[in-house]
Amino acid sequence: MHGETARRARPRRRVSAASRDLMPSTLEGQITMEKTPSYFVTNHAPKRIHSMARDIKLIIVVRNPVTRAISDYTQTLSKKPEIPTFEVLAFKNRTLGLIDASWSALRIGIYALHLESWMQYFPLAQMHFVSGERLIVDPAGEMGKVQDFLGLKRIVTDKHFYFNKTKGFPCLKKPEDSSTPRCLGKSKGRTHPRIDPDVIRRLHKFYKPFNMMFYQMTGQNFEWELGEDSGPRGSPD
Ligand SMILES: Nc1ncnc2c1ncn2[C@@H]1O[C@H](COP(=O)(O)OS(=O)(=O)O)[C@@H](OP(=O)(O)O)[C@H]1O
Repeated sequence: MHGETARRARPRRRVSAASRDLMPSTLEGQITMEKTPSYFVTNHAPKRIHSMARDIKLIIVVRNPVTRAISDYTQTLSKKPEIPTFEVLAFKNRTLGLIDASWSALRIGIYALHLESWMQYFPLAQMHFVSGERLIVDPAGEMGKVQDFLGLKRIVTDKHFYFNKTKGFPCLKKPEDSSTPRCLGKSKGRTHPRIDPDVIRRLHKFYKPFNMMFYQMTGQNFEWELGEDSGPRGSPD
C-alpha cells in the first residue's frame, strides 16, 4: 500500500548467473503480478519498468498520508524501539513548524510528487488507484474495481470476506489453499502510538495541497480531508 522502501520489498533470493534470467514466461491465460511498494517512490523505477514492459498495468494503493506516516513509523518502531518519537522526527524545527519532508515516512506520502514521475512514462489509463481506507470498509468493492481494471471476471466478491472482530479488519473466509479463514499477519493492522494532535493537525495542513494535486491528477477524490480534526487549539496558523 504505502510501503516504506526496501523493507517492504520482497527479499530477493541470491540466484546463480544461469538461473538469473529464467523467470518463467507468462503463458496464455496467465497474468504475472509483482508487488514492491518501494517502486512508487523510487526515482528510476518508472523508466526501468517502462523499458521492460511498457503495457504493464500499475496498481497503487494509497491511504491518508498522515495515517500512512504513522503506520510507517509504527513499523520501524517495532524493529527499533530506540528511535526518537514521531513528533521529533516529523520536524526540522518544531517551534517554527518546519516539517521534515525528507524523512521517508513523510516523503512517501507526497503522492503527487511520485505520480508525476510515473506520468512521464505511463498514461493514467494504465494506472489504478486503490483507496486504502475503502479497502478496509469495503474490500470486495475495491477488489471488484481491481478485477475490472485487470480485465478479469469478478470472481472475488463479498462472499470471500468477513469482518474479524478480534483482528479489527476484514479477513478471507477461505483462501484457495486452505479450508480455514485467514487474516493478514500481526504486522498488518498494528495499534499506532498516540501522536500529539497538534502534530497531526500540522501534518494534515502540510499534505493538503499535495493531496489536492493528487486528486486532480488522478481524477479521484480520496476524501482525506473529511473528518479531519482541527487540532486541540483549532488555530488556523
Ligand atoms: N484486511 C486487512 N487486514 C490488516 N490490515 C489491513 C487490511 N486491509 C488494509 N490493511 C492495512 O494495511 C496496512 C499494512 O499494509 P502495508 O502497506 O504496510 O503493507 S506492505 O508492508 O506494504 O505490504 C495496515 O496498516 P496498519 O494499520 O498501520 O498496520 C492496515 O491498516
